Amino acid sequence: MNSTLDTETGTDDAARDESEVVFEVRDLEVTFGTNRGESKVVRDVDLDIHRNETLGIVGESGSGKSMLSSTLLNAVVDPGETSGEVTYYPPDGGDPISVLDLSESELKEFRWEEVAMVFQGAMSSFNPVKRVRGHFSETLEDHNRDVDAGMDRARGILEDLYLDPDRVLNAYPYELSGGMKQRALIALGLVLEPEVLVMDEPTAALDLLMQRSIISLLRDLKEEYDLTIIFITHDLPLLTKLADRLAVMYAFDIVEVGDTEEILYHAAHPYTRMLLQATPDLNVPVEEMRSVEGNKPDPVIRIPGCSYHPRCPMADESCTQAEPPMVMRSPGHRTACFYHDDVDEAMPLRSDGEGRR
Ligand SMILES: Nc1ncnc2c1ncn2[C@@H]1O[C@H](COP(=O)(O)OP(=O)(O)OP(=O)(O)O)[C@@H](O)[C@H]1O
Repeated sequence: MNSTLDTETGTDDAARDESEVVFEVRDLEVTFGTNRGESKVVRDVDLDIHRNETLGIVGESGSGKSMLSSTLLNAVVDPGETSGEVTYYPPDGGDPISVLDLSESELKEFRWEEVAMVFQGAMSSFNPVKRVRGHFSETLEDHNRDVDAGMDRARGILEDLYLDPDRVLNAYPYELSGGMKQRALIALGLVLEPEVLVMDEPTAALDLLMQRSIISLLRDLKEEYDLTIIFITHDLPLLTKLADRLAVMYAFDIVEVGDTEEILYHAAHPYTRMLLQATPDLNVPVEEMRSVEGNKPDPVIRIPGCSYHPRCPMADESCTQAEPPMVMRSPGHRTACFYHDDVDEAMPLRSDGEGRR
């Protein structure tokens, strides 16, 4: 744990003690061997995730968000290789856990009881021939929990999610609408009372109204169950309604991190500004967003210097030669751009803030 400002990694959690950090990620990399060469899909990521926050991880498709989030559960798919450190700090001062060193049996416990994950496409996460009740009871049994007490808790969570517990528990997955299934899956994720909920595009398949309603339910759930939520999406407008902090990913690394308001009004990385400009009104549906121009990065090709320079309107010679380090813009706000001091002039954000938040 850093006790002073860490200029090497650029983390800024000097003011926080261990009780306020849930995950500490250092020098994290995920690599796949491919027939084109080594594919680095997470590159040298450093990140602290704070207890009881909602952290939004945003970036275009293929930027490494899912890979990063799966390292938090040591769940990168084979044959991916994960290196670096992912340290989990249990509540109440329990011993830190080095997630990448857990055995299979330790991981099984860790994944449901400490950290639960809700993936996109709830449809494929349920066994179609098993009633919803069976999914809950099996999860409780697998983890040696009292099934009656657990089912009572499940009913309470389903009610908190505005679902009729008996109807949902007795249903087969195909009998529920997409929004109901997604909420049932969130309830299943919470039934073992985890500390952290990792949600990877959990609302992607839902209509706008249902997305918004799930976001508002998540805000309530977070308070009621003292959760830390990590929410992954390429839908920046949606994220601004939910996240306390944002981490912006570009080319398999985090290029900017800070409080949501700070990022919305004072984004310091040109890529974040491009994302915000591609979203002129954060109240419009994501389908109406313009996409960021230029080719997406290829994880097999290491671009020299700043990986954003081929698409960056501010890039000059120096950006092609050295990789910009993460630097502190203001307390809690870090960015990796040589020209973060010039970004206001070069790429002004709309000053009225209209449409934001
Ligand atoms: N099983 C795999 N083997 C090798 N490379 C993979 C595998 N799965 C994903 N990748 C690559 O890893 C990179 C990061 O993918 P990842 O799914 O983490 O991106 P993402 O930002 O979550 O995208 P999306 O928003 O589309 O889910 C991409 O280049 C992708 O092609």
